[in-house]
Amino acid sequence: MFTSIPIIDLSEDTPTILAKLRPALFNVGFCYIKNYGVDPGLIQRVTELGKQLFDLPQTEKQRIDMSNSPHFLGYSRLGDEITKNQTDWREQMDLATELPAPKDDEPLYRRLRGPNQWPDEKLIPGFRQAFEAYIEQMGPVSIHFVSLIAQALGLEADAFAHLFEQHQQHKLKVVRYPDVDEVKVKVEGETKVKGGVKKEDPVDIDVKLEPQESSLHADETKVKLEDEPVEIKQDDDSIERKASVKQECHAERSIYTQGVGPHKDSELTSYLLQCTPHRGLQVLNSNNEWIDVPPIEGTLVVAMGQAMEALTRGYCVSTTHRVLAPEAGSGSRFSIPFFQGISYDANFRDFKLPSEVEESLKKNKVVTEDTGQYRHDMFSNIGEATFMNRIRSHPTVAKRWYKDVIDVTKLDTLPRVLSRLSRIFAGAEKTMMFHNSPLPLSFDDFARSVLEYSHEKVTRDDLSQLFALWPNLYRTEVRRDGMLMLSLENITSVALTQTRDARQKQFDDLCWKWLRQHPVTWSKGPEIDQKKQSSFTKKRGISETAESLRKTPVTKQRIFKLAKPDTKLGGTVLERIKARKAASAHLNKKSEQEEKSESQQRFLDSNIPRVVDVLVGAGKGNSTSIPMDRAIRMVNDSVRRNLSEKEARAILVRVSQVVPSFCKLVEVGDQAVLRLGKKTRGAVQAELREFEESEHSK
Ligand SMILES: O=C(O)CCC(=O)C(=O)O
Ligand SMILES: [Fe+2]
Repeated sequence: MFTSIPIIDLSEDTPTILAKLRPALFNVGFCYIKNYGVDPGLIQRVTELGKQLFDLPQTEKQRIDMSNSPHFLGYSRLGDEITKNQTDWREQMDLATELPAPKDDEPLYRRLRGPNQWPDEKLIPGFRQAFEAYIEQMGPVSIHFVSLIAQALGLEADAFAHLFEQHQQHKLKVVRYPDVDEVKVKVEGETKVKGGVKKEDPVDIDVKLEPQESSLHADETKVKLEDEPVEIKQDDDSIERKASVKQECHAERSIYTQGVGPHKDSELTSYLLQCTPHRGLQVLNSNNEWIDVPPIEGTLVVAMGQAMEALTRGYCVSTTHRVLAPEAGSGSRFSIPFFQGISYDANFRDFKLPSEVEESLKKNKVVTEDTGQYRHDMFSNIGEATFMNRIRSHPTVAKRWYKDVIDVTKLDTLPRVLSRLSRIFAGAEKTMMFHNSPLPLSFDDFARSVLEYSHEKVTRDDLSQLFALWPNLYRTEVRRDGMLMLSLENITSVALTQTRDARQKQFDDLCWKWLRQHPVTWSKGPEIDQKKQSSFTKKRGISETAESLRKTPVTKQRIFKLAKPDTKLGGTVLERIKARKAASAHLNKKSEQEEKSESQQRFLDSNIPRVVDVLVGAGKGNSTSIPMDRAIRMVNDSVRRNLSEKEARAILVRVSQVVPSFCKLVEVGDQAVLRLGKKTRGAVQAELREFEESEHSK
């Protein structure tokens, strides 16, 4: 667990650098770099011009608002970022390597590339030139740095080179964080004039406070800022529950002080230039403590993004960080983060790590599942994933530029459903391989194994949906005893190993195809829709034309309803129909586990009246406390069985829920005690009856 951020001097010799880099990558996910080779004069210039940008009149900044750009580039107003009703107090400008807009027939995700919106040269002379030069110099710095990462991992220096394209788009933001006083004046000032008295306030707070998804940088995924406690995976695989980030933020600070909420960057690596001496940037360590990353003259702060974590299967950690708004009266904090780009057509699946690294990962590290769009996702293509992510986080751009192809209001749930199915699919494939299918497998065994491999609990409904997406996925069969069997007929495990990636890719394609056609997510659309679909179809080698896809739309209902296992049993048509029916009946049956917990509940409920009766007798109408061991003996006497302590306690818990005014389970010191209230037998029985009636009427 780290408590400070290491500094790496890039002018040192490579072995020294690598020795410092390894622990920084593995344990921290952050480091400072110095002597990274960008002209200090240029750094001075971007710092000055970056600050001046925000002094431009609001109308000029609004002229280059991000919503004007189909490429998600441009200015975002103060407070435009909101995550679960919590506002990030920063205004910013998204810039990228200047590239021409793609042609109309290129895949949609290429629209992420395109020209910047520059502020008026007359108002801020030299801005464009300086930032273009900075991006141009930072590109090679980032590519050199990942070559060091490659070497630190024991790979060839150019191991990541295939991820970059000739005209690689890198991104950058210029950010201003106003201090707490300024935010308060803006928010409270606006609140006072609400009601339409004053219209020309420079900041449109009504828009700002609308709850919407975060519009963080390009591909960042924000940590949830919900009220639930945060679950943190520990090294020993246990889950630690901490106070929610929101609770924590609120406890520590007021709502005006979130510069940017906790998040991970999503690209390969990012390079942050802190332009003012403010404290603000903080990184979360595994002890759930926020560690300050103060500005250090002549350095950049490097963060590992989620793409890097996914590629290196967790060797390089992508660490949660946040920025606190500057303290009241301390003025604005400025920063310029640079986000290294990678080719949108890159595919992560082929990336190999040295076997020693894989081994050490197995031994030393629990790889988190939280690598956003890159890991286990349904998209094998980074561009598609990034595009969908951008669409989700910038609804204003989506509504303006992509409303003919995408129903932005529905974007959230569906990709998540498919992404989960994709994980289940990956688990299922490993299961089949492990079980050396054609060996048949019961559904319960299958589900257990998928859970182990994918951490997803697979239900019969999920399986139905897999079959709906891919009807011939596995051979399914119902045995005489009603057990559902799955197998991969005629495919040996060796063949399966060879084709597993291809099968995953095929499954991803099916998901993506389905998502595109899905009327909820993708509007049926006029002309333009067909054009896009056909270019996608061509690109991804899907044989159906847009027209035929359109004729057979797969609706959500269809996927949930029509899903049927493919029994392929041979025999007469009638026999096959019967087998199919049996298979789908089986799919709808409750699992062993569900049955078990229901019967357990029935057992508990059936014994409640007897236990209550005995307890009423023991209390004799007075309030009294009964130690737990005696209470357990009483339960056993009343049900005339020798229950385990756990079962007896479960009955007592249930009793305390059914007649709460009479019976409570409390802790006295470290002893559990049953506390009985002063109640007559009649009153307790009336409460019991009331409960039973309410249960029946459910
Ligand atoms: O401004 C900063 O110091 C950090 C910004 C950041 O983390 C981001 O934009 O991703
Ligand atoms: Fe960040």
